[in-house]
Amino acid sequence: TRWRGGYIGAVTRMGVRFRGVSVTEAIFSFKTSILFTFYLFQEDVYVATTKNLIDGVIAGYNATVFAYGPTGAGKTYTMLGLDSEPGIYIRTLNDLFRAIEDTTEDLDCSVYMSYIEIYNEMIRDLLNPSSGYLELREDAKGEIRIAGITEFSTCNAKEIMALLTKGNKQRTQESTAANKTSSRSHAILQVTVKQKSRVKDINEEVRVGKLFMVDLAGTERASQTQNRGKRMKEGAHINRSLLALANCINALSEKGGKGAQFVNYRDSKLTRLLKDALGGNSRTVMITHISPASTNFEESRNTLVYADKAKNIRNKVKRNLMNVSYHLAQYTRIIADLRSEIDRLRAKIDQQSQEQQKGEKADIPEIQAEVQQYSHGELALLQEQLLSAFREQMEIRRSLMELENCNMELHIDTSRHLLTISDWERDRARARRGRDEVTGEKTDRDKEEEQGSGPEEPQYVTAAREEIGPLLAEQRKTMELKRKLEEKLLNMKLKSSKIEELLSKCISNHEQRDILTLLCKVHELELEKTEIQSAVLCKENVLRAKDFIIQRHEQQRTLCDDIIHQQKALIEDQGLCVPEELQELYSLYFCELSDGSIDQILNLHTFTTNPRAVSFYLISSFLPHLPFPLICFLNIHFKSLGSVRFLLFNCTHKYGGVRCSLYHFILKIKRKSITFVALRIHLYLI
Ligand SMILES: Nc1ncnc2c1ncn2[C@@H]1O[C@H](COP(=O)(O)OP(=O)(O)OP(=O)(O)O)[C@@H](O)[C@H]1O
Repeated sequence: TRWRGGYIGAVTRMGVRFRGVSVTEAIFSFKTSILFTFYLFQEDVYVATTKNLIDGVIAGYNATVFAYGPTGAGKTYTMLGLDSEPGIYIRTLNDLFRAIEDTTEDLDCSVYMSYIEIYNEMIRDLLNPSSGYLELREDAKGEIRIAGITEFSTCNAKEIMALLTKGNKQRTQESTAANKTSSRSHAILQVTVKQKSRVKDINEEVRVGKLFMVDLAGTERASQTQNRGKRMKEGAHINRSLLALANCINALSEKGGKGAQFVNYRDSKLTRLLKDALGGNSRTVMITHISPASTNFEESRNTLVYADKAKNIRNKVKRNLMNVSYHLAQYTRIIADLRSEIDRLRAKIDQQSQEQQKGEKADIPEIQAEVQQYSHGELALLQEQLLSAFREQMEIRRSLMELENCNMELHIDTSRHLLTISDWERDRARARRGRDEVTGEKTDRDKEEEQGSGPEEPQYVTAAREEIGPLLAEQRKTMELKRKLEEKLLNMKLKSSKIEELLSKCISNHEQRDILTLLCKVHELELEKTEIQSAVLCKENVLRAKDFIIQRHEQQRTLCDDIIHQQKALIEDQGLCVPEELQELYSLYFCELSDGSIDQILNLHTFTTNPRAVSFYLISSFLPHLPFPLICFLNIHFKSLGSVRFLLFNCTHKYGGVRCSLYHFILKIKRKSITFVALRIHLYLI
């Protein structure tokens, strides 16, 4: 994804010339993306730059919009705007909430907002100014986070607007000679949209889309702003961070060309925070502002140079999907682990029973001595500790599974890149050998290639080489995390056995047996749950494989259709005589095509994962076109009872007159996070 951008300036009424060049000419000497003029409405600027990022954010992509340019050129006006002409912030938030409301997917959605400013290289929370200056931290995944930042979770646009207004009041603005309301800081508004399936199961999909909207402070020349003292110091900080930003843009724009440039994000907090937006996983729009005044010619030119370079930056966007696709082998391991634990607990319970039987034969004073003075409260506490230790173990086991999955994905990505490189190298070597065979000797080109100065490597190969390093680093990181988790799991197991030991010393055999039985039950339930998840996964895999086969067949069928049509046309054109048998086959083929029954069967398969689509399909297309009595069985797993009702209501309601019976067997297992509804529909249409 290339960066997109627009230039804003009052070029239409400019006739000013500087060093023989007019501002208009200067702008058009760059490959302009979109050019806006001073007189353009805020809505137009918003639509052309930002509006189409919203769907992406909802789908789980990151996006960034930032306003760049010299002081007084209109950045704050574009981003924040006026009450009568609101800017990008408000328009985006409005549309974002509207889009969330309109979404038909069965997802729980939450929106979080944070708003900060970077003033004199210090980070201030504009929504919670009393929290003082905040620090930047790098988390285990290498992502930059602001420690202690306030993230407001809101569910309506009005609330978020109120927060925005509150934050804006806190922003540092001062009057300078260049701008009466000059922003002395960079302001970053971050909106995170998090969506997850309403029903928790192993296919639970969590989408996280982040949108950054940045109003940068403007580059300033002391002579122009006539700043002194505090204002001058602010200006120096602003210029320094903007220089760091410009350096990053420089390095990133050259990265796509020859040799990988080092991109130094660490030079300022601004670039560290915008690392992803600048050269990572984000769809980025840069809105460049320039001033029409001839006195600002040099700044306008510089600004345009950076904007032009920025257009060469290519970011790699990927959807932030956390699809919990557990592996069967991992389930098997957990199941085996739980089974052995259950066996151990059962053996212990048997041993307790035997000891109790022996004890019953013993004297009553001995039994009394065995039972320690343990109060009910303390006993319950120990019991709770034991259970929570077990729960924690299960959490760690699941985290380990996720890490393993993540590691596998990284491994696959690395292999893919290695394959790209080796493919290219093999093709290059083959081409060289081909040339050698033709000429019988080494050409200058071959010699150059051998010395490493041959034809330029394609960009995708260079990109693959660059990706391998970070991927390996990431793999090392996940391995380290895994090691720590395994250590933690071991410690948890030790902790549990210590509690068990303590229990056996403190309480009677009878009570011990009760607790062990309870523990056993918990393990059994967990085992059952894991087995169900594993079975569902198995089924999913089979379905996915079938989908793939169907897709391949579908492609093959399209190809065959094409061939048949072309052959038929050829036969007709040439007036060839067709054998009777073939003619019959043609009739059968065209008859199936015209009644659409094959498409219906294919569609039926595709739709079975989406209840709303099933019902829509049944209502709108399938039923009225049925040419013959049909009994149709659909086995569908629905994510909620609501969707089942939706389907039943629509089918029975709309087709009350048709003999259409729906039998449904609803099986609802609600144990912790598993809820699934199985529905069987029998349609009898005569
Ligand atoms: N397109 C426009 N239409 C009307 N007024 C504008 C427009 N662009 C800018 N202005 C006005 O020009 C003045 C300076 O604009 P603004 O404060 O947005 O500049 P800036 O680039 O953010 O400056 P700084 O970097 O110093 O913060 C403001 O009073 C603003 O309202």
